Amino acid sequence: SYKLHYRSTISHNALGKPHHRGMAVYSSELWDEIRGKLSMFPGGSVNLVKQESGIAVLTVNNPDRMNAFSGTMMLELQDRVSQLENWKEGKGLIVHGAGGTFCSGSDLNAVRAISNPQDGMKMCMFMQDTLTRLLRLPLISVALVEGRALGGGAELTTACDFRLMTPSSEIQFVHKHMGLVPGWGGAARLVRIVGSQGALKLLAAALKVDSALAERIGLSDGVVATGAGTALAEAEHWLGDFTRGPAPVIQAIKKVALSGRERPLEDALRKEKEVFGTVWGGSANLEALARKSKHK
Ligand SMILES: CC[C@H](C(=O)O)C(=O)SCCNC(=O)CCNC(=O)[C@H](O)C(C)(C)COP(=O)(O)OP(=O)(O)OC[C@H]1O[C@@H](n2cnc3c(N)ncnc32)[C@H](O)[C@@H]1OP(=O)(O)O
Repeated sequence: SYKLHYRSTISHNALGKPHHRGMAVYSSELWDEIRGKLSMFPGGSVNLVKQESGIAVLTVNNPDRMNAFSGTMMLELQDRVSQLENWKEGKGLIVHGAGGTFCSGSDLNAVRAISNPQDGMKMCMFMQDTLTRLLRLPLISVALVEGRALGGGAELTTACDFRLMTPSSEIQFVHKHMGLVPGWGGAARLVRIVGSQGALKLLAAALKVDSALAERIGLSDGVVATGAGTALAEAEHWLGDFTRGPAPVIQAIKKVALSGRERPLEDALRKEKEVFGTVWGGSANLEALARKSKHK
């Protein structure tokens, strides 16, 4: 059955606890069938520009449908994440939507066509896997929310390390109104961002979260000005404070923060030691020692 297949794809350690296979959650052997299904629902695109600054811009581009995710966009997102996993010079990532709005979740036309439980489960696992890999990239990521982030779009914002909003933008987990709960990993990540009480309130009331409320509860990390190109430029400037420095050091910082967020303490300490070993005595470290740096 589908459920048995699902269980057999998660590997377990000697204590029977699940552990991660690389950066993915599920085995990629699962994807052939769902990729075929998703390819039947075309429209829009997911564009990636890797800049020399080490900051990449990922654009969810389907403005005629408020940047809803068609089937082919889900496939493209997975491909873009794979490209970013292999970007050695990368340090930061901005995820935003085309045409002044963020993303209105799944394309409801595709959703209607795959509303049976089997397809729904497969789409859920596919997007959980892709968004988990997005969050686990060794890049410091920020979702720039202009306009609306609804349903799966709200979930996408939680797959970034940070969120920036404009004064009029809104994030809303509308799933309850759709008779659903988040299925792209958004509930699990939201709890880690705003706590379980906060997440319960946002999900159970399907609250429209404006930029002021989002900042108060820790969902947003700042507000940028609206305007064609302005918000993106401000987001790049904001992210630049965190990505200044050599790529190996920035990537190492993301890796230790990520393992602290995701792993039990002893496991995270071991990971920190491993990552520490990659920068200790490295060129940035030796140059800093030679400079006799003072941190006044
Ligand atoms: C796990 C994730 C979850 C799932 O997959 O189960 C989901 O994400 S479910 C999807 C949740 N999202 C929605 O339900 C969005 C519904 N749409 C709206 O609420 C509004 O369209 C809104 C607020 C996004 C924008 O409203 P506004 O008045 O500014 O514009 P329009 O309504 O005229 O929208 C323009 C145009 O876009 C189409 N549209 C918007 N969102 C979607 C969508 N998610 N899927 C397909 N199409 C979408 C809308 O129908 C309009 O097209 P038109 O041909 O003019 O009717």
